[in-house]
Amino acid sequence: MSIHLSTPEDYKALLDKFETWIFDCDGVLWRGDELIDGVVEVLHILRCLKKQVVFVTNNATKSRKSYKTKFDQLGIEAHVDEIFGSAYASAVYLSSVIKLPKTKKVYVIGMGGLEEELRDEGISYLGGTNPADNTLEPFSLANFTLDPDVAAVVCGLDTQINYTKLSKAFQYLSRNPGCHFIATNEDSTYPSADGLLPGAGSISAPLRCAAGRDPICTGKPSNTMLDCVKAKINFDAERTIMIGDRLNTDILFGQNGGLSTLLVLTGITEEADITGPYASPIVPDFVTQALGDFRAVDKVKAP
Ligand SMILES: C[C@H](OP(=O)(O)O)C(=O)O
Ligand SMILES: [Mg+2]
Repeated sequence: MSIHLSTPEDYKALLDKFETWIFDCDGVLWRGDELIDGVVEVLHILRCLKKQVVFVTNNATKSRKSYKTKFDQLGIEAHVDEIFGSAYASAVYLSSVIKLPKTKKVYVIGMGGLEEELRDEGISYLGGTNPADNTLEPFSLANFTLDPDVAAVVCGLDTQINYTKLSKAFQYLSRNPGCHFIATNEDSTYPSADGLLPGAGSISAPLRCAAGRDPICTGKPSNTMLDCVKAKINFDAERTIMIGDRLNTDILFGQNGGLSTLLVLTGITEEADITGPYASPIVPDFVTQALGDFRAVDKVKAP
């Protein structure tokens, strides 16, 4: 059963209990490019209390460096080595887990941030933002030549998705059974400033269907993402809390990693998803409406 935070003392108790605060981004800190109320103040409180702060996002459209720019533009203090995105997790998975040979390439369905993380890990790629792939011209298999060096297909959120990219990725997956199939994340939707839009999971779905197989997911809730964090940051799981807006990624990610979990209702999950007859089996430890609620600690009466 979740504990619904409500009094200033409730919020103060969590601040006292946890040393490391891992934040999801979309739906917790912002929706699209719109900052959520109270986020800057609460993160400032955590910084003043010398808490360890980490950001973990499934959004693969941006690299860690370009996320740093977004944090700066929104006035949120963040350092590149505190930011972990699923684009970074996918690049590390290819380089350090699969140990993709440098002679091999990746076919990318995704955007600039994913390409940047692959480049930073020394991984060659095709597709992605290449103009030849970003076309609405009919795809002709007769004019397509398979690149024999492509050993993996990586699929992330791609707002320029088209039939050519799906067809090329399908060729690599279907004509080479050994070709790795990696999804940066499987979020079915993501919360833009004006409402829900299809997420990365809805971009890889046609490939799953056509290729008849499921990808390895490197983003939340997979442990690959937490392994990337652990490789860079030391923290005590007992004193760490994961704050997210989606049950089947953020909260499950925290539970898989042995962390405490706090659900906020400013993104994907609604009250009806956690109470009543159709409540999800994924039950967060704590629930609050918004991260900004932690401003209530200012009202805690001195002992
Ligand atoms: C929703 C997700 O981002 P996150 O909530 O993990 O920051 C995504 O953009 O697919
Ligand atoms: Mg989110």
